[in-house]
Amino acid sequence: MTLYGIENLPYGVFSRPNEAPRLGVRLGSSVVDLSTLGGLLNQHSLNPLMAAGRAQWTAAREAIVAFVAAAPERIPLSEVTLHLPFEVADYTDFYSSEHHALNVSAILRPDAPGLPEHWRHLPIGYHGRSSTVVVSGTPIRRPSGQLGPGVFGPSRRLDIEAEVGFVVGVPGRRLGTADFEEHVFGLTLVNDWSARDIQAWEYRPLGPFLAKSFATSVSPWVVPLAALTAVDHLPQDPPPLDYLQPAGPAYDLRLSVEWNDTRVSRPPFASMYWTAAQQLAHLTSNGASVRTGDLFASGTVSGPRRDQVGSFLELTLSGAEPVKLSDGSTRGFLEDGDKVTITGTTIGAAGVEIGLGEVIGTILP
Ligand SMILES: O=C(O)/C=C/C(=O)CC(=O)CC(=O)O
Ligand SMILES: [Ca+2]
Ligand SMILES: [Mg+2]
Repeated sequence: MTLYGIENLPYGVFSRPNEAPRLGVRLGSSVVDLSTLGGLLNQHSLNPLMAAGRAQWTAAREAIVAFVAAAPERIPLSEVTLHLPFEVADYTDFYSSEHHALNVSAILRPDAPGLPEHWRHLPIGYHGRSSTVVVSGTPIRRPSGQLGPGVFGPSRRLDIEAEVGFVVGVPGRRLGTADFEEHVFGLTLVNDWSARDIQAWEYRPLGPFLAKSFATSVSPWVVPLAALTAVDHLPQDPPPLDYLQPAGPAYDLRLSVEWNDTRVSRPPFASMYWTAAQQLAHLTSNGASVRTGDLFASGTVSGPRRDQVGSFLELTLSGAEPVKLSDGSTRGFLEDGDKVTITGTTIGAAGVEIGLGEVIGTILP
């Protein structure tokens, strides 16, 4: 059974040789061209549709389902180039996995492990660099930077972070958690590449800067919220302030991380502490605006078990316990030529398993 049947239909932007990019939906291992549907679907990016709001999203999806049911031409994915599906406006990255926060703290701050005092009071985040968000398949050049006092050179501790990104459609400010489904169009898988040696030296007290700004990869597919099923969120203690309540939908997304051809982890999104609705409410709570194309990522998705973590820092305990790949080689951090593939599935709104796309990157020296 396909993960990309008519129940799913994630949106992407594709082109054939010598043709302009256009909108499509994924069907199996093909893409269906939406341009003949006209209007908001005859575009070179998702932004106009995303800006149009939920009534238009629903109408577009109904039109697409009817179109796909009539057996339109299917263009094999092998014949197209996939592009960034939307123009990325601002990019924010949260830190909402308690397991990740505890693991990273123990590794980077063994003198002061544990959650920061404010962690359960607000969804911690930082603003990233939208101009270096790239589509899956774009090679990732190993970053250089300061690695310590007097040392500048290529990162030796290049890592991944498996995350889920939420894409804003309708602009707004001071949004409540209940506004989430009116403003957020859908989700996409994210790899927040991270240079741990640059990070460890630079990050105090302002947080990640050049350690993560060189590249962030996203899946070419945006899964509309309409394709997903909401589940209950985890209990939150202490009770969040009013502006972070009700928590809003959680999603039981099951991620998978492959290092070259070896699956090394299955991060469970249901284990995230803060919901995307709370992240959006917090992000706009001071009067800051969000606009069409804003991307806010969940933070690294790590579950309680070692085979559920979303970074190699955690998987290998910062290289101290290398992981063995299927070709017999071992790894602590990424080597040149390594390829990382993040995929995901969930039980969708129609009650069947659907795919969440994939985000792939290969490391160049
Ligand atoms: O705990 C730290 O100092 C740093 C943590 C991260 O690097 C994580 C970050 O980018 C946010 C996240 O993905 O959860
Ligand atoms: Ca991150
Ligand atoms: Mg990044």
